Amino acid sequence: MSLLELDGVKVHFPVRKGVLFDRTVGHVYAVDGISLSVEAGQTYGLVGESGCGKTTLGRAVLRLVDVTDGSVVLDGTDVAKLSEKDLRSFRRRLQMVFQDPLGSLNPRQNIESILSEGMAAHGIGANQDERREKIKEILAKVGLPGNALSRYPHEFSGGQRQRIGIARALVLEPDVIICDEPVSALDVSIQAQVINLLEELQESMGLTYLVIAHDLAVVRHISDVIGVMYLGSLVEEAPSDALYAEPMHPYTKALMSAVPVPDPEVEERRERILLHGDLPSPANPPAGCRFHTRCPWKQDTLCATDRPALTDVGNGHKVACHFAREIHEGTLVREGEPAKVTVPAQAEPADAVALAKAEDSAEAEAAADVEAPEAASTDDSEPADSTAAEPEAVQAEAADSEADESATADSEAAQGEADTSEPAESEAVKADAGDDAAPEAAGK
Ligand SMILES: Nc1ncnc2c1ncn2[C@@H]1O[C@H](COP(=O)(O)OP(=O)(O)OP(=O)(O)O)[C@@H](O)[C@H]1O
Repeated sequence: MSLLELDGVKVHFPVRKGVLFDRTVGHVYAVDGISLSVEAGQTYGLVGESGCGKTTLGRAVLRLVDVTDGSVVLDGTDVAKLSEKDLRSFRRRLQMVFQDPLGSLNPRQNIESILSEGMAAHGIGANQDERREKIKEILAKVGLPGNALSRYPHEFSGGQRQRIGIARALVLEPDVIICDEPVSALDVSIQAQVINLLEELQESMGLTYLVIAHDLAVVRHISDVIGVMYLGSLVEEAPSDALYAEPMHPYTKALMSAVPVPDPEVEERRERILLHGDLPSPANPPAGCRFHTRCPWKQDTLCATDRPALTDVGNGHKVACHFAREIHEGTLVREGEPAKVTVPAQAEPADAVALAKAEDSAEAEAAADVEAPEAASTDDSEPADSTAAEPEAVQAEAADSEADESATADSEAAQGEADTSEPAESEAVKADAGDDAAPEAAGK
């Protein structure tokens, strides 16, 4: 059994209207049936664009919002069924690192006070001296000096404040740490240091993480398994390497295609998949597959009517798409993609032109027999295909360029993510060599 198991978790927020009579007129389907497992000592990365329900899911795991349906089980205990009293002591086992480190730290408390508050509440350490020793130990682990104890949050840099946030979670010795966008509020150069720190702490302390991010590059570096979320549900889940090597869901493919590649030649050839339109409202999600309104592979059957289940297609790679296999095998052509022509491109137009001319000429037979016996012996569809292929390709190109313009907003958004994420990835490697947080802190 996994350490943390979510089964069919739904969080629906009621939409209320009326002044005198408060009535529910609908629901925001923020999380709509998510099942996932996080193994002890591993990291589950949850990615998706803003508004897809990532934070709500994290809050549901901590029972900071009520689950409408489904279960959250930590080490055999259903979190939703705990009484208020049991929940209080249970919360120690599930801790959260927040996106905004400054906003999550009380500016009036010094670091010792911030960190020891939770410890005292949960009965960790017999007295303040013991707690102080433990805090010093944890501060050293997160790369902050012992003298940080008497200082206040505003005296630290953004990266250091996030280290304090991590230390605050660690002093409570949790089973699972939920990191909600742990680096998105930090400078790109600092992001890698914090990700590396999380990784080092996991190795040395055997921690288990659920990392929530909108940025694929952030979770890639740290995750064992990645789940891709779209409009309240998972559309794809796979071991990290498999997901990056072979994304199978159209949404994941589109997200990946927006990530720039550092090699200029590969970057030149890189195929972009542009999504049209905005994320639909979670208060009024589309019927059938939630992604079908933006999917470049949308089909006339199933997509608009049947909601696809997350299905294992082998080796733990799960996809929620009716046509995942066909898309993967390339038998389904994407909207705007040139049709695949299997006949050699060079010979084809020449033969086709010769045959077209020959229609009105007595040379037709001779041309077919002598110059191109093979072309003449093939059926009529071949020249027809070949003449059609050219204009189709041109049209597709034109359509692509139009799409480039019309979907600028989409691509810009996706590229914006990628732009900030790509350096983070490369920095992640650099930052392995050393960490500047401690000197920064010491210097203050
Ligand atoms: N308390 C609430 N009442 C009503 N709707 C809510 C509430 N909390 C969140 N939502 C809605 O649920 C949807 C999912 O929100 P959530 O914050 O979980 O998304 P997210 O993927 O974490 O986005 P972001 O990265 O921008 O925080 C959004 O449409 C949001 O407006």
